[in-house]
Amino acid sequence: MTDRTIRIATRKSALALWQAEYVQQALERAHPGLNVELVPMSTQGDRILDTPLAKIGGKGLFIKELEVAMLEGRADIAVHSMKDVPVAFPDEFGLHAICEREDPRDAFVSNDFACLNDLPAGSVVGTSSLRRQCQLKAHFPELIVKDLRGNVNTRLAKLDEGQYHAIILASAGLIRLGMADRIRDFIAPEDSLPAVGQGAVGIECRNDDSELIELLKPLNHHDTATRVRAERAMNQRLEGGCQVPIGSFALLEGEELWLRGLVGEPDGSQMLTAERRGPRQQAARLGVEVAEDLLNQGAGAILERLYE
Ligand SMILES: NCc1[nH]cc(CCC(=O)O)c1CC(=O)O
Repeated sequence: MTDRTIRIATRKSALALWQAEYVQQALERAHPGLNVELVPMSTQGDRILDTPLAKIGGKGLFIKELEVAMLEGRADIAVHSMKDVPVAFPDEFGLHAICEREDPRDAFVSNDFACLNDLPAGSVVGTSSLRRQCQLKAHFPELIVKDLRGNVNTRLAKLDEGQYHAIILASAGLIRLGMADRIRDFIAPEDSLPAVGQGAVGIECRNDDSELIELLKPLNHHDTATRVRAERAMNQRLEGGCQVPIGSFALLEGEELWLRGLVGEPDGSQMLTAERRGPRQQAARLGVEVAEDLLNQGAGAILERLYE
């Protein structure tokens, strides 16, 4: 078994490479003697940088080419930020390990201000996520939200050039890239409910590769997997597609799982929230219940308007 080489298909962004190397090291630690190599590739999502993601096909763009590489036998596994993995999954593939979650909160990054509350009216805040935009506009209507694309380094450069007074990024990305010192404030989930799976790294491979699936098992972090299962079940019930203002965030308190969900209008004019607590064994059911609560409040109409 250990004379096999495991090839990890990865995007070439700094964060993707960090995550792929993290999985490479974890696999080598779990299976001494196993050889693990990276296969870096650029995807359509990485190449088209000048168009808002929602307009060009959304999250799936970052993943399809990695799956093609696995189908063609050029790679064995793909490593993803769980946040970027659509809930609808091709039949040939499965997520066979979810690694321990990094800080899931959104980060407030600014050179001049300490937190959202300190921003004067009219300040320009950069984010490309409709989820962050919706919550910012709902909680801080006096701020101006401006689109912000690119990988983490590009976004920070745009802030430093003065195009924004502050930007919102995922804490996890900054921490993993050694830039935790750029985080001025961790935004509380009450102010910015994180995205489904934010901060968690997942490992995808073909469902017919049972030897590989066995090798991935020690990399699975059960608490993280449980939380992400609840969050993704909510998204699936909502049929939450690529770029929609949906937040979903689960916490474990002992054996009890606490799931909060949010669906809103991108302009912040509506923001629906729901939450449930229950035993961790019912993670998926909690997700469905929170989704149905949101649908009963009118989430369906909001989402349908967005998909039009
Ligand atoms: N949407 C892009 C993306 N996908 C994953 C991360 C890093 C954090 C994570 O692993 O969830 C980011 C950057 C960001 O949102 O600021």
